[in-house]
Amino acid sequence: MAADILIVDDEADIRELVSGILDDEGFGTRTAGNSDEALAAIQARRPSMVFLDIWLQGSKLDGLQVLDAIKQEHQELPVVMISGHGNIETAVSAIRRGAYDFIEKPFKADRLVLVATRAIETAQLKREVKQLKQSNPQASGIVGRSTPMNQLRQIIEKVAPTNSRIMIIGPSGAGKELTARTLHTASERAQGPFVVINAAAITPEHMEIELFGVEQAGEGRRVGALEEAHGGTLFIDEIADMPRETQNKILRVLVDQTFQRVGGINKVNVDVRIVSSTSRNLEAAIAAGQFREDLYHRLSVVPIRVPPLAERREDIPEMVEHFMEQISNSTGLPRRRIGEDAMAILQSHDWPGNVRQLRNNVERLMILAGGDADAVITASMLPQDVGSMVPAMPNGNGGEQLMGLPLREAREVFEREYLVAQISRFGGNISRTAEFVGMERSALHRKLKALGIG
Ligand SMILES: Nc1ncnc2c1ncn2[C@@H]1O[C@H](COP(=O)(O)OP(=O)(O)OP(=O)(O)O)[C@@H](O)[C@H]1O
Repeated sequence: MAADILIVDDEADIRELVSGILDDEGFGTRTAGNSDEALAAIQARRPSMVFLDIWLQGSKLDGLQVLDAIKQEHQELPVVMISGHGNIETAVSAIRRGAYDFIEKPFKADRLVLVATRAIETAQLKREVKQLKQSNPQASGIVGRSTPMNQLRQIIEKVAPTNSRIMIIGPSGAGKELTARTLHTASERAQGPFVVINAAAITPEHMEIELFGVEQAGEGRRVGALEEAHGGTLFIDEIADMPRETQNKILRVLVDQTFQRVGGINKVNVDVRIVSSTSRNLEAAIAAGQFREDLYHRLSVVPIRVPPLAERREDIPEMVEHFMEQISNSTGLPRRRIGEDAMAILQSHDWPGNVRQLRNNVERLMILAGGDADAVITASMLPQDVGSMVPAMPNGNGGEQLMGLPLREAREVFEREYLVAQISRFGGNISRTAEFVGMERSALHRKLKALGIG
């Protein structure tokens, strides 16, 4: 994505010179000849950075006043002052008022390009640091070598560069946001912002302000998520919860890539890739009249499914290792070794809260395990709800039903659950299951047949 640079100078020659140099370097440019035009251009769409003449002769506001107006609304927008010889002091005071840097006329093309590149890079780094602070520190990559995870990585690789809209479908905590982030990072928009808006967490009354921003007398102006995401990706989490009214407006944005801020009259032009997600069945929401079918088709050009953790249990040991390392790095807690019995239980649990729940449990284990850091974590140290209760069923359910059966039947129920869980844990591989449970492969086959499995 080309950056969008606004050049503000009263001298047409300078405007042309600066934009010509920057255009040649692949930047996108817009120009303004006075303060009104400059503020209108920023108002039309927030640029990536601004080159601003200090004097700005014949304008309502001089350069420093324009700088103040910009900084009031767009704290993070880098502004580089263009200063004439002899007003270096003013340029220095501009830096104190929030300008990123200044260039002195006459300037060399190299210096101009260098300053622009640095200003944009710095703004991008600031944004990334902010995002890292906001987001989970673990959003660094998709872990897992199971078939579903390999397929997920393949599809991400394929669709990331295409710019098409993606709908990510999967239960809560399964990794939908991580998938969206990975998509963004692998796309040509990776240098642009990745903005998240959660439709389930915002009240319907606030939804439009969050999405489109606002410009109302009294309320001031605020940039919304769509504008924030210009040149990058907007991830709309739990899209099914978006109010009907907002759905209509989003549809219009998708059709003509422009929108109006709440209370505003001007059109804002944006270039944003929208990735949305849902944990609900959108077809049912459409059938119930809660979700617009035409919007669904526009948003879901490529649907991607992120399966529940229970469908990829063989990834659990690698995930546990990964989370332990992350948690250890961020908290200083020592990494622990998980015994085979504890891992078996972790792998056979159903994990209704998916990867997030697994991670939380790893963290809890590391905090509560106590004792000797070299001691192995055993099944009895697992939290009760993960199935350390005896006699528990390998699928994580309580063992109450076993208690109501005579031994022979209870053993059968247990064997069935145990073997189903072990087979699933080894990704359906009977040889590995047989080896682990300590049976001959043929004996295991006979046993499975007798129990009616497979
Ligand atoms: N395959 C994976 N490898 C490593 N970490 C993962 C993986 N999947 C999910 N996670 C981690 O699990 C947590 C939950 O994932 P994420 O927030 O992406 O889920 P989600 O589906 O968007 O959840 P929700 O629907 O509740 O918003 C995050 O900390 C994420 O980094």
